[in-house]
Formats: sequence, C-alpha cells, structure tokens
Amino acid sequence: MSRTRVRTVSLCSTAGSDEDEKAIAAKPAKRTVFMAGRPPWYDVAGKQQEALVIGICGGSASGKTTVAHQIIQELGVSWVCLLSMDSFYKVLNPEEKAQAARNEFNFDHPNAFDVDLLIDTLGRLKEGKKVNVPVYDFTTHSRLPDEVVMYGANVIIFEGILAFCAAELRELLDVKVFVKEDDDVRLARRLVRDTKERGRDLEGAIKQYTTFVYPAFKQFIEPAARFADVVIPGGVSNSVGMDMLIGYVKKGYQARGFDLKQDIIDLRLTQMPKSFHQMPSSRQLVSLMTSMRDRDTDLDRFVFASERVMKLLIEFALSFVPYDSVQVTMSDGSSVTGKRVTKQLVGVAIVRAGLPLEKVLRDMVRDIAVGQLLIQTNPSSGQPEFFHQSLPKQIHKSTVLLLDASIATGQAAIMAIRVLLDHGVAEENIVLVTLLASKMGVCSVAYAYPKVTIVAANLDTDLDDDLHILPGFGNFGDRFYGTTAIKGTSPK
Ligand SMILES: Nc1ncnc2c1ncn2[C@@H]1O[C@H](COP(=O)(O)OP(=O)(O)O)[C@@H](O)[C@H]1O
Ligand SMILES: Nc1ccn([C@@H]2O[C@H](COP(=O)(O)O)[C@@H](O)[C@H]2O)c(=O)n1
Repeated sequence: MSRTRVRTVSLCSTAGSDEDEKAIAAKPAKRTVFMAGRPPWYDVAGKQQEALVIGICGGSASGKTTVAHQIIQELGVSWVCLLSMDSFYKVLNPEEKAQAARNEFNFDHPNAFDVDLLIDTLGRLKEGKKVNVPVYDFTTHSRLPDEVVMYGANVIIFEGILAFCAAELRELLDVKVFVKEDDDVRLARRLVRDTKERGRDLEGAIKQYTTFVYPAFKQFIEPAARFADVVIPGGVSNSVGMDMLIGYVKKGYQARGFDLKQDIIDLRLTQMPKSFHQMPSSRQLVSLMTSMRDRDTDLDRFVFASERVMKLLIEFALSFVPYDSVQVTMSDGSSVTGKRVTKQLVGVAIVRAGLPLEKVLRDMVRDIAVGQLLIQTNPSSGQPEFFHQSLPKQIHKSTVLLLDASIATGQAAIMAIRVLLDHGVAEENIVLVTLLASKMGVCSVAYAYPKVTIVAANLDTDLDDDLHILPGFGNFGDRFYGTTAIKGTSPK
C-alpha cells in the first residue's frame, strides 16, 4: 500500500547552542515535518492499544480473501496484517500425505488445523508482538521452510473456513463477518481454483468436495454464521453490505482511539522532549563532525573521526544509566562513598550502522554483554522491517544501551524498542544512543516511548523528502565500511 510520507508546511525552530555548530547544522528551511504513518500500537493520544481484529468466516471459495482485500483497500490505514487460517494447517505424517495425494484426507475438519498455534499467534499479534507465521503450500499439502514475520498492526484481518470454530478464537475477534455464497457458485469457483492453482485434477477435486468439503461445510461452517456480527451474502458483489461492513469496521477502529483521517503525528517540533540529551557542544566535537559531514573526507579519516565521536558519545551516554552509592575501603583503611552501576549493562546494536558503536562500547565497558537487531527499511514502502534478533539471556534485568548511528524518522528505533519491550526490558531501562538524530526522529521516539532516554552527539533540524537527515553525514554504514564511492555523490 503506498502512502504519503512527508508533508511540508510552516516553520520549525532551530537547535544547537554553539555558534560554530549552528553554522554547519542550521538550514534556513521554513518547514515542519509531519510524519504520515505513526508507529503502530498507539492511539492518537500516544496510548498503547490492542489491534482491532476482524474475523472473516465462510465456506471454501465464498470470497473471504476478496472481502478482506476490499476492507484493507477501503480502510486505507497503514498498519494492516492479513492472517489466513490456511497457514495453520497441521504438518502431515507420510501416511496422511499419501491420503491427501489420493484426495482422501479431510482438510475441512477442525482437527486438520493447529488451533492452539493459531490462537497463540493471533493473540500475540493483537498485543503488538512479533509472530512467525508458517507458509502453506496447497500443491504439496505441506508447510514451506520459510516463515513470514508479522509485526504489529492497528488492524488484523483473519480469514478462514473455520475462523469461528473455537470459543477462545472467537474471543480474539472484535468484528465477526460471515461471507455467504450459493453452494453451486462456490463449487464452480473451487473447481477452477483447485485445477488451475492448487495442482489438482477435476475428478480428484470433485471427490474431495463431495466426501469432505461439503459435509464439513454443513456440519461446522454454515452453523457458525450464528456467531457473526455481520453476514454478507454475495461477498464483494454486495456493495450495500460491504459499505455497511466497512462503516462498522471504521467505527470500531475509531473507538479504539485510532484516527482514520490523520493517521499522522503532528510534530510541530517547537521544543525537544525532556528525555532527549544532546552532548554539550565543543570545538573538538564540531571539528570531528565537520570531518564526518565533509564529503571529501576519505575512508580512513571518516572512520577515525567517527570513532573519536563515538568514544565521547558512549562516555556521555554512560552518565544516563543508573548508579548506586557504594562505600569502599581505601588503602589507608578509611572508607569513601562512591558510585557503581546499578544494573548489568547490555549493548544492543541495530545492524549494520550501529555495529561500530557496539565495538566502541565493548572497548569501554569491560565484559559488557551485547546483542543485535537486524532492522532494515523497505525501500518501496519506506517502513522498517524486522529480520533477526540475537539478544543476551538476562536482558530483561539489564539497562540496555540501544545503538544506532543515526535516527532519521525514528521508525527503526521505535521497532527496536518494541522488540526490547517484548523481551521484558523496562522502558525506563532503555537508553537510545546515536551519533546524529533529526528533531523529527527524536520527537517520534519520545512520543511513542516517553520513558526511553535518548542521547545524541548531534541534532540536525531537518529531513529531506526521501527522509534522509539534512545536512547529515551521508549514509553512515556506506561511509564507515567504504561500501559506496563517496566523492562526487551528494551526501544523503
Ligand atoms: N463477489 C465475487 N464475484 C465473483 N468472483 C468472486 C467474488 N468473490 C470472490 N470471487 C472469486 O472467487 C475465487 C475465490 O475467492 P476467494 O476470495 O479466494 O475465496 P475464499 O478466500 O473464501 O476461499 C477467486 O477467484 C475470486 O476472485
Ligand atoms: N492441502 C490442502 C489444504 C486445504 N485444502 C482445502 O482448502 C480449503 C480452504 O481454503 P479456502 O481458501 O477455500 O478457504 C478447504 O476447504 C480445504 O478443503 C486443500 O484442498 N488441500
């Protein structure tokens, strides 16, 4: 789904305390950045909300998936997941596989599904947690080795022939829809689909339909219509029914505090949040940043300058972790009161640009446990996508220094914080550490997670229309690892 990412309007204030710094950082832009697509899980007041779950039940080929797609299109919101019950077909043993190949396995009975896994997955997704969803292959009656990672949504659409089969499952559904279609229409559609898309021959498809599909429809599916809030005869062809359904869903969405019209955080950026701490400016810091911003700085000098800034930054960040007062005995036997870090510290780098900060942190904090999160921005949607995590075991008891080279929109950091919270880390025990932040990125993170401490060596005021920090220092990962020619390219 495509959507507008940035709108530009009036003035935002400038930052920076040192004149030298301002000369470099302040751009006389007259604009405020509005961010379309606020982070999921939050209502317009910034309170965490469970997703709205729409369950769609109906016979095979009744048009459930088609209805789901139309709801998504008409709703026009950014964070929607479509979960199909088909993903939760049980893995068959060799004997069952042989039966399936002869069209003698009953895929329409509730026992064919891993309902426990389905309930767990839908429940977690509704709470905004990450889930791994199996991918099902109808031609081989098996799960593929790949899984799809789904992560957080304001709206979840769940569809399946037995979507209302268990009370625990129905309890997760905020809106229950039943799609009704004549038996002969469904049979005709199914035969076309089974032979064209699911690798079946006509005779086998008819055998399966008469032996299992139709009897199960009569026994389990058709009677489940009584659980529905809305029954739509004819699916998407029923435009009056669809309009009523979409109106009903929109109401449910707004009742949760989500905003359909805006779906936007209005960041006027007049003042920085209290949770944000910028390193005090100094001529030394400005000169190092100047080297980093200069597109003519070669690889060696870029690495050297950025590592020096990183050392200063980590030193600064460590003053925001909690310390206890302790008494120690000195060599003359007298005691003195000092400080010791309260909790175990853990460093978590957002890969890849956060990795150099991780190395500096390891050099500076003895035996620190470290972890990594692989989050990348999808170039077509502009949304961060979460791929991989490796986190130390005791992370929930620790203060976590979350490391990324820069914070532009803040979306990757927001996703990373969400992962840490899912692993039991308390919001107030997270310190987000970055070399360069945009005002908008800081405001977005602070809006979503006001208790997270945000520490940056530098703050830039603006983002360009591609959401790169202005003036920025180019793509940090490319410049630090030398993966892109620097000279002749304009820094982004
Ligand atoms: N209202 C409709 N009119 C005509 N064809 C439809 C309609 N709804 C769905 N279809 C078609 O019927 C087939 C099955 O629809 P689908 O939504 O996949 O059903 P289900 O998810 O219930 O199995 C698809 O080829 C789809 O394009
Ligand atoms: N290996 C399988 C698994 C399921 N089916 C049939 O799929 C139908 C459910 O999917 P819909 O898209 O129609 O909702 C169900 O009726 C099963 O008979 C199958 O043929 N092979």
